[in-house]
Amino acid sequence: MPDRPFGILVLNSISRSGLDRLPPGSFVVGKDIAEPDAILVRSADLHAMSIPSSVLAIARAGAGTNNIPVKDLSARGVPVFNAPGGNANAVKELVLAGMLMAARNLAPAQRFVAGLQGAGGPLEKAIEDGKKAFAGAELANQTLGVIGLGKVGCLVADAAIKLGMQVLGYDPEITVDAAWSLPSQVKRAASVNEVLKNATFVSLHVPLVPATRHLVNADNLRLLKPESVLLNFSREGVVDDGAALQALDAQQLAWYVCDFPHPGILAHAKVLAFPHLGASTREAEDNCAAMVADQLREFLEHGTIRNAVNFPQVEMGRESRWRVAIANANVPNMVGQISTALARAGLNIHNMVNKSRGDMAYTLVDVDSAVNAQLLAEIRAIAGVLSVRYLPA
Ligand SMILES: NC(=O)c1ccc[n+]([C@@H]2O[C@H](COP(=O)([O-])OP(=O)(O)OC[C@H]3O[C@@H](n4cnc5c(N)ncnc54)[C@H](O)[C@@H]3O)[C@@H](O)[C@H]2O)c1
Ligand SMILES: O=C(O)[C@H](O)COP(=O)(O)O
Repeated sequence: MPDRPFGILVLNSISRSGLDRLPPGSFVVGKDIAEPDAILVRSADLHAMSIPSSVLAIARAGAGTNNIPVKDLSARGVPVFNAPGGNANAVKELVLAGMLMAARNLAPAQRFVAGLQGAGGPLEKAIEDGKKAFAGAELANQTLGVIGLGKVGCLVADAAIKLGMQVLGYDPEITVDAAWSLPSQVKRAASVNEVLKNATFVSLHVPLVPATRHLVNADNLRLLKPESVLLNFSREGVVDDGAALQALDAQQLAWYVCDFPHPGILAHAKVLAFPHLGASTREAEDNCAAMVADQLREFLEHGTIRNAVNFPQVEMGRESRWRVAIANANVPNMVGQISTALARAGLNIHNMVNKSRGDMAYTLVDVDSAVNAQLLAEIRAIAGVLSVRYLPA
C-alpha cells in the first residue's frame, strides 16, 4: 500500500453510498484534489480538460464513455471503468414512459387540462368535449424496433414483450450473454432499415461512436410509417435531429422522444424532450457509484481490472506481498522481456497473469520478494510498456 491515501477527484454529483465504499484513511475523495490518482465522473466532458499525469484510472459512474478521451488514456496505460447495466432499468422505465406519453398524447392532454378554467358542470363539459383531441393508441400488438441490444436494449425488448408488443431487434455485435437474456419472441432484423420499415416505435440504445453518428438520418427516416415514434435515449448525435424535425413537420414521423434537448428541438410541439434523465433515479445512481467505487478500489489497491472499456478483465488472487501491475501494448515478447528483467534482478515469479484486448495488454506479476525502484525503471523502459505500478500489500 502507498504511504499516503489515494486521492480521488470527483466531478459531477456521485451517490454518497458509492463514495462511502472508499474508506477514509485509504482514500481522500473530493472536488479539489490537486494531483489525483483517479477521477470519478458522470457526464462531465473530460475532452475539454487536461487530465493530470498523476491519474492512474478514470471511473465513469454510468454507461456511455463518449465524454472521456479513451484513446489518449489507453496510450497512457490508464484504464477507463464504467458501470455496465447499473442504470439500465432506470432507462428502460423512462423509455416505457416515453412510449406511453407519445401513444396516449399525454403531454398535450396534460397541457390542455392545466389550461382549463371554471368548476362544476362547465368544467366537466370542457373536459369531456376536449378529450377526443387526445385519443391515442395502445402499445399492445404494435411493433417496437430496438436498435442496440446491450444492457438497456435487452431490458426494453423484454418489457415490451411483456406489454404485448412485437419486438424487432438489431445489433450486429450482440454478445452471447445478451442474446441468451432476450425473450425468444424477439425477432432479429438484419439492418437499421429493416427496423425502420417495420416498426411503429423505434428505440435507440447504441453508444455514440463514429459508426453510430447519424445512424438515423434524412435518408432512412423516410422508411418510417407516418404514425411512428422515434425514441433517442442513446446520445445526441445518434439521430440527425434536424432531419427528425423535418420528418415531424412533413408528418413522416408522429413523435420524437429525446433525452438530449438542445435549442433546435426544445419548442417543437411533437418533441417530448427530457433533461438527460435516463439514469437519474436513486437506485441507478447508487448502483453505478457502488460499481465504479469498488472497481476503482480494487484497481488502485490490487491492480485488478474489472469493467474497463479499454482493457481486458484481469483478476488474480493475492498470494504474495509484492505485486507489479504493467499496462503494455499488445505486441510480441512483452511477457518475455518483463520476466527476463525480473529474473535478472533475482526475483522469483510466484504467480503471473497476462491478458490482452485489441491493442492493449495487461500483466499482473506477484513475486516472492520486494521490488526496487531500479527494476521498476527498467520495466518502464521496455518499448511498448505504457505504465508500471508497484503494489506491495
Ligand atoms: N439517457 C441516459 O441517461 C442513458 C443511460 C444509460 C445509457 N445511455 C446511452 O445508451 C448507450 C447504451 O447503453 P447500454 O448500457 O445498453 O450499453 P451496452 O454497451 O450494454 O450496449 C450497447 C449495444 O449497442 C450495440 N451497438 C453498437 N453499435 C451498434 C450499431 N451500429 N447498431 C446496432 N447496435 C450497435 C453494441 O453491440 C451493444 O450491444 C450508452 O452508450 C449511452 O450512450 C443513456
Ligand atoms: O451513459 C450514461 O450512463 C447516461 O447517459 C447517464 O449519464 P449521467 O450519469 O450523467 O446521468
